[in-house]
Amino acid sequence: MRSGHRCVPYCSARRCVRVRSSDNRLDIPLGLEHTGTDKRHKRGSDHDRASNPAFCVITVTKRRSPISVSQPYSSAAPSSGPALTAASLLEANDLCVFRGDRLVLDGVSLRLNAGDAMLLTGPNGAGKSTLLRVLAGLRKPDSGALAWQGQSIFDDRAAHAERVAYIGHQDALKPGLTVTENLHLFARPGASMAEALEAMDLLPLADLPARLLSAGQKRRTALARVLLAQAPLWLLDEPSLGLDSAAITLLGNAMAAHRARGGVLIATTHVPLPLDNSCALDLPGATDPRSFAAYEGDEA
Ligand SMILES: Nc1ncnc2c1ncn2[C@@H]1O[C@H](COP(=O)(O)OP(=O)(O)OP(=O)(O)O)[C@@H](O)[C@H]1O
Repeated sequence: MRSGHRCVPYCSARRCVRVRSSDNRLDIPLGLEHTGTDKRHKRGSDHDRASNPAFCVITVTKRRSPISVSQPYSSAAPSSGPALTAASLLEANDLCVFRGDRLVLDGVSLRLNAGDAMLLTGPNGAGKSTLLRVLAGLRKPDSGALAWQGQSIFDDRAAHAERVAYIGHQDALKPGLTVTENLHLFARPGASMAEALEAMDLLPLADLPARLLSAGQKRRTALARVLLAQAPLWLLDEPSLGLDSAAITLLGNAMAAHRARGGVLIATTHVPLPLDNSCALDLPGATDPRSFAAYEGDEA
């Protein structure tokens, strides 16, 4: 049975997450403000930053003291710029998330501007999907702040849902509906069904019930749904799952077009994705063996 209180590790083991950018376009693309008791390890060393400005080291330290909930992010000054052009569209600060009794995300921070892309990597169970769900507003972090253009997303979750296009591991299609009917459920005003179908090479399959699609065809349909959402923030959990090489090229084109329009995207992946000028956040895997009890009581 899960204990009633969050079990905070007292281990002082330090885990490092390396963050890199393939070019210098991002100004400190990602960072981690460690707010635990050990202040010595904050972002990268001076040497790291001086020797390579596009590369910083962020440090994740297991905490020795209980995590306190941060001040609401909305206290920051809201951006007055137009949507998709203001700096730091998406900003996460010191996010911590427990799954069961395990601290899966410990002090993750990131900052993405219009046109930026981030690859989220790490071993199975590292917390990539968990982080995406938090960024999508589907799960509240146990502590930390998350803001869009300086405004906490938790001030207005409905507004955040409007700006997010999220796909998880499941394609979540209604099997009895055709491809087009499935897509209509998510199309926002102004979105072009024909363009979305064409972008994912779905025109020949448009009238086929989803239950007859192959795994890769279902994934392409789920990606077309992302296009139709007309959302500035794409959160893609292993978007290339099941795709053949032609479809991966289409995915690359779609992601590039989204960024060219000023959109932001974060994708988890275990394989290389066609994504130029992206930064990467490599989450460390778990090192602590757990009993089954540590998983209980957390089904979100
Ligand atoms: N419903 C749940 N209840 C408790 N723990 C969970 C639950 N779902 C996931 N976890 C745990 O949370 C941790 C992070 O899972 P998550 O799915 O975020 O990892 P991931 O990095 O996306 O993994 P993968 O590469 O396999 O997709 C794992 O250790 C997992 O055991």
